[in-house]
Amino acid sequence: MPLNKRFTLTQYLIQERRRFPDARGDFNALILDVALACKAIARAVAFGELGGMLGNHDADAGGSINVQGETQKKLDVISNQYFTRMNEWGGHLAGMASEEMDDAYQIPPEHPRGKYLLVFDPLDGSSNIDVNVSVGSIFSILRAPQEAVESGRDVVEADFFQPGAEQVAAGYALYGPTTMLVLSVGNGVAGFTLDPMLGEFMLTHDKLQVPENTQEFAINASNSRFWEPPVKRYVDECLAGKTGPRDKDFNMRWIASMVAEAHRILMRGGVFLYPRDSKDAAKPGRLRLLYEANPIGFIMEQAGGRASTGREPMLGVQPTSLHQRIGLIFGSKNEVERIERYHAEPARAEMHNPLFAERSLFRS
Ligand SMILES: O=P(O)(O)OC[C@H]1O[C@](O)(COP(=O)(O)O)[C@@H](O)[C@@H]1O
Ligand SMILES: [Mg+2]
Ligand SMILES: [Mg+2]
Repeated sequence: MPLNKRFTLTQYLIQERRRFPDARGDFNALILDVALACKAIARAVAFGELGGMLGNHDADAGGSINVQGETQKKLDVISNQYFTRMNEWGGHLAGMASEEMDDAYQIPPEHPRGKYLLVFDPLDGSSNIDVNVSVGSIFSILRAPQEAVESGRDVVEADFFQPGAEQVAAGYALYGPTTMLVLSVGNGVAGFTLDPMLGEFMLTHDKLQVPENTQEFAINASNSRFWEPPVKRYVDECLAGKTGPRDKDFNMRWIASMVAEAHRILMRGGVFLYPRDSKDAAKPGRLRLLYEANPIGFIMEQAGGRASTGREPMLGVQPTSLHQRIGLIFGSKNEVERIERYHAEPARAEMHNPLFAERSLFRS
């Protein structure tokens, strides 16, 4: 294989931080710790059954359920441990929060505390682990409140309740045919491919941009009877293709690993919907605001795409709980804006052309 000199993740970070002459290096060190956790998870994922990595978490044969009420996979638990262990000692963090931990995670007293908060979904797409389909990790970095940093107090949940626009950085790792790290430090989006021989993330995709238009959508259609009228209208129009008001045919995908869908959309455009629905009154959406919707929303917006609840920009939502769920729509800008317009015109959506409704696959 020809040796192709490229920027490593470290070199990229050093160059980015030159924009902040006062930076002390904590931020770069934190991102490198996160990247190390992702490399460790990539190895664990790659060993699969050979490493005894498949199946549900044992917890002394009783299994275990996370705060979401979901059965934890072995790899959910292992990935969470990699994230906490790689990041708790560096002195960059005031605390962490994760999909797999009920409460905020305190930096152990033997380690120094820092000024950032790390929030993560250690393994996204868990249902795909056992069938060898791409999974990933998603992370978001926030600033800890000044007073918490100065006093060195334990973090509390409310410290994490910051709108997505406040994120200092966000990204994801994708454990697919290649392992990639996609990162935004607030200055566009860059993609790094893990060189398995060197063990380094190399810059392979600089200044990523989501195409503004698309003919590809992703939604779990088995939930169609629970969708709200604007979502039904949008999907019906996509399905009608050339014969409907959109006047063009659409393609559909559903991987059930949001991180993999986000990556596809970043590479070639598209729109992803896991909208608010009426399936379970206690859950106003499937995905989680702090460690799924916000970081992916940040990446999308930094790449010229858009992320929304359908009713408001995702990055403007004020969080109220650590594991809050929310309807999430993201991807190609013009398509997300169209879906937002449909939400803003409920009356029209209800009216739904009757002839068209006759042909609707997903009519309620
Ligand atoms: O099974 P469904 O309802 O299609 O849900 C799939 C969604 O659930 C998720 O797997 C949720 O993430 P976790 O695996 O981290 O719980 C998303 O990645 C994916 O989009
Ligand atoms: Mg997830
Ligand atoms: Mg997860």
